[in-house]
Amino acid sequence: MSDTKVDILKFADKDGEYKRKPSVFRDFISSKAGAKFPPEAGRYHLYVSYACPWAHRTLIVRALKGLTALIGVSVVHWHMDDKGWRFPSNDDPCEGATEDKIYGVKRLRELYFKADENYNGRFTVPILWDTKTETIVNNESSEIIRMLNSEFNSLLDEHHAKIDLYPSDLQQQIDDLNDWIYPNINNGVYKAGFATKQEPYEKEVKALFEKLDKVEEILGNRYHHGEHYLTGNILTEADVRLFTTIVRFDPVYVQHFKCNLKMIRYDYPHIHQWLRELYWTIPSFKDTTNFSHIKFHYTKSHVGINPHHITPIGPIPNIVPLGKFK
Ligand SMILES: N[C@@H](CCC(=O)N[C@@H](CS)C(=O)NCC(=O)O)C(=O)O
Repeated sequence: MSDTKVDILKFADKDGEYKRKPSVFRDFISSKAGAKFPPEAGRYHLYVSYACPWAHRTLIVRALKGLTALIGVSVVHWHMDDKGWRFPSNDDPCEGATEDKIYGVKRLRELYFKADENYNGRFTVPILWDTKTETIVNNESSEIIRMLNSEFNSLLDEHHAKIDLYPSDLQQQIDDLNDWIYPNINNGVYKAGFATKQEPYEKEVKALFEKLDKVEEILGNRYHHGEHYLTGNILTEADVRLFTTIVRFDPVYVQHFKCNLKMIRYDYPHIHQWLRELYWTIPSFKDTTNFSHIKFHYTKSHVGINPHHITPIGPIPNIVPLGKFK
C-alpha cells in the first residue's frame, strides 16, 4: 500500500508528466433481469467531493434525473491531505460536507479497503457504493453517469424517466466530443497543472486552448442557429462533462493550474453564455456547485503547487450573472 505523504500528493511522473490511472471498480447497475446490481431505491450511495469535477458530474446527473430521494450522498471535507479524503468531525468541521452516512468512517480510504483489503490504487471520488453487498460498484464517473441516466427509469416518474442525456441518435456525436474534450480539456487542465517540467506544461496548455477555441466555434454555430447545447437543442452528458471543468476554469484553473492564456468570461463569449445559462437557469447545475469547496480544495491541498496554501480572492464574482457581459 502506498501510504506516504510524498506518494499521495505527488501527481507527476519522472518525466514531469501527469498520467491519470484508470479506475479499478467497473461493475454496472443494470435493469436487465438477473443483474448482480439491480436498480433499487435506497440501496446505492454516492461518495463525492464538491471540489472534484468528476464527482460533480455524478451529482448533476443524479439531480437532473430526479434520483435524489433514491440515491443518498456523503460529501467529504474539501481538504485532501497525505492520507487522502476525510469526512468532517466536531473537531474538524466543514460547511457543506457530511459524515459518512453509511458507516461513519473517518476516511474515504476505509471504504476502498472494505471493498478490497488488498486495494493499492488511489482513493478517488466519486464512489458508487452498494449498501447491500457492501462494496464499490464503480468508481469511474463517466460510467456512473451512464447508469444513473438509464438504469433507474423504472423507479422514476414519467418526466424524469424520459430525460435522456445519452439519446441513441446523438451517441456518436457525444462520443466524438468526449474523445477530445476529455483528454485536452477535462483532463488537460490537470495535465497542465500537475506538470513538473516546462515542456509538458506548455504542450498541454497549448492543446487545451486550441480545444477551447474549437468549443467556442461549435457553440458559436449552435447559438447562431438558436440552439443552446453542444449537440443542438437537447442537454446531453457532453454538456454536463464540459460544465464541471468550465465552471472551475476562471476561479481555479487559470491561476492554480497556470492555464492563463485566456479566461472564459473575457475571451470566450459563447462558452461564457452557455456556462451561465446552465448555471443560472437549471437548478441541478447551480445547486451542486460549491465554489468554497472548489477554491479551498485545490489551493490548500496541492502543497507542491501552492506551498503556503493561500487562496486567491479573485476572480469576483466566481460566476458572472446572466445578462451582464462580465
Ligand atoms: N477517473 C476518475 C477520476 C476521479 C479522480 O481523479 N478524483 C480525484 C478528485 S478530483 C481524487 O479523488 N483524487 C484523489 C487521489 O488521486 O488521491 C473518475 O472520473 O471518476
